[in-house]
Amino acid sequence: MADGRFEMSEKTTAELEKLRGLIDGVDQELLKLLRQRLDLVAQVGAVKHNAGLPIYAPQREAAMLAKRRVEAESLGVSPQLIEDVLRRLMRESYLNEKDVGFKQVNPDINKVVIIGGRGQLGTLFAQMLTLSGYPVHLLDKDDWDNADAILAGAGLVLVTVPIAITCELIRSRLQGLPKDCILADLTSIKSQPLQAMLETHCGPVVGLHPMFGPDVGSLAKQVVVVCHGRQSEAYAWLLEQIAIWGARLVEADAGKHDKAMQLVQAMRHFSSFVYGLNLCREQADLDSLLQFSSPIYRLELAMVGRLFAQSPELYADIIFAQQESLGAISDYLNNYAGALAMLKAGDRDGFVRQFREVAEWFGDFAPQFRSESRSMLQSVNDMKSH
Ligand SMILES: C=C(O[C@@H]1C=C(C(=O)O)C=C[C@H]1O)C(=O)O
Repeated sequence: MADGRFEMSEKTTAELEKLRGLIDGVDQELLKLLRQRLDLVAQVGAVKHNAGLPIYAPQREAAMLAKRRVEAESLGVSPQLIEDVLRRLMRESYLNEKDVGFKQVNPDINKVVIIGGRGQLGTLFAQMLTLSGYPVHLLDKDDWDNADAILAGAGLVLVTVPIAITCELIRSRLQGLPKDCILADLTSIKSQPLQAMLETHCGPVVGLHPMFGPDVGSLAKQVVVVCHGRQSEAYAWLLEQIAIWGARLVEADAGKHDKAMQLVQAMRHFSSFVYGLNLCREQADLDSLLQFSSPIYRLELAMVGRLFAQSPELYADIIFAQQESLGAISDYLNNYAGALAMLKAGDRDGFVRQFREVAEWFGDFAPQFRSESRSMLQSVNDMKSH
């Protein structure tokens, strides 16, 4: 009998079959235990839901992981193994949480209107708010004839339309909102939309930037940036609601946030775009690149490739959002050109010197990123089927 390309004796085959039978038995036991664990977590979920608590309990997780790691060591199991397994299981708990819904922090809100509610992020927020018991109404491109009726009596208006039209839409369409209505936006830049909201509406105003795409299965551990506008006590419930969904709120000054986005979004996405453009122009054979890929290259290709599975308009909006991003992108080009000149000049020592300089600047982050990426790379490798 052959196992793949290897020939085996009958004795080996028999021994393997016996052991594999035992392993199958253990895996089936594991499966039953997983079922049991999922059921218990679902019960915890129900208790928390009734008590209005978020399912995601970081302290309990940290304490549990620490204990299991110690127990693993004493059993001769690698602590990282049990941590990986438990983290994966906990992710499953967050996903299942949607089935029970979430506590409604403010039951007095009679109407939430999501402008751009049929877009991807709008759909996600509509879903989360609906799961939390809020009456959600959508106001999309084709609904403006009914806008007055839809907006009447709204307690929260959430703007999530393309960046390029956000400010103009706020200024031209949202003048007559009820005084106590909260006006919030989800745009990925914050200064201008916040200013437009403050100028147009005299009630509570807050700028939000969810730092994730619409394809996240759950908001647990995701980050939402909060830029305060006006009357923060009036929208405190909304922030609490988002925290109950599991997200971490990070308060930021709008200008500082926008500056960070020039690097985090505009420059980053633009260089991914150019990376893809270059592969395309070079007519790279992606199949064989993948065949030859190391895990980090595969991860990088995934990061770049996933861009092109999404909407060009969305990325154009993000990249073109701020005039100032041109500075960050031009600096990148200059640094690239400088490094290329060094390469052309054969200045190996110069390269090593600069490498050290950058490493020093990264400081403790460099080893932190190395160990974070190690487990990501291992998962990437696990995903391969051959
Ligand atoms: C099950 C709980 O809820 C969540 C899920 C956990 C898990 O799957 O072990 C642990 C902590 C919480 O994030 C709990 O609080 O015990």
